[in-house]
Amino acid sequence: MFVKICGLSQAEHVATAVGAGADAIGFVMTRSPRRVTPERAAELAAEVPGHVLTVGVFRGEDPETVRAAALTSGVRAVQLHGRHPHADFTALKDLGVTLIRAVDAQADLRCGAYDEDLLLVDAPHAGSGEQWDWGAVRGRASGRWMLAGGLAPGNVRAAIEAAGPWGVDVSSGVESAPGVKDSRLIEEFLRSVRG
Ligand SMILES: O=C(O)c1ccccc1N[C@@H]1O[C@H](COP(=O)(O)O)[C@@H](O)[C@H]1O
Repeated sequence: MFVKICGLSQAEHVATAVGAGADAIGFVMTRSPRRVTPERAAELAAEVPGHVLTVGVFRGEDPETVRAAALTSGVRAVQLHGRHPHADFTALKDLGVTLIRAVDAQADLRCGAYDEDLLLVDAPHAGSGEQWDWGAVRGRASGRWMLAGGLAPGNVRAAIEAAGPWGVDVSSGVESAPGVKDSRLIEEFLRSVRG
């Protein structure tokens, strides 16, 4: 099971997530309590070993803004929230990074439908920690898709059983307060997923 830990802003938490076995680490570069600048994301990404995917998270920005932030930060993937048209993914193909289309359960849930490499199925309000009916997408989402939205150490096993995703993604559920990551919860989340 692929695991992404998102919304990191401190080197200590990056090291914890990598040490605990995360497959991907997200840096939010859009309006959020977890926002980091592309320059700060570059500093943090420099600490991440090559086998862990670094992801820049965006919501509603145009492709050129995403491109500039991705190049400055050096992330190896971009995650686009906010009903982007197919053309935005096409416009970013030449960046050579992993493209992640982030949607809610009402969208087209076939990974690759917009030429993206990974699909993320999230709550309607991304990054809110809001839980939703994870089981509603079982059998509808297909390909390499991650489940997100209100996941936490105590519910992630049940969410995986309900939805059957390829991977999981968490932000609020490994925080002690909005935007404040907690190393103990990051480790507990990875233990819960991996057993
Ligand atoms: O984390 C944010 O603040 C954020 C802001 C804008 C777009 C996406 C954001 N986060 C993404 O939301 C999901 C799940 O979050 P949560 O675990 O429910 O808090 C995750 O993919 C984050 O990358």
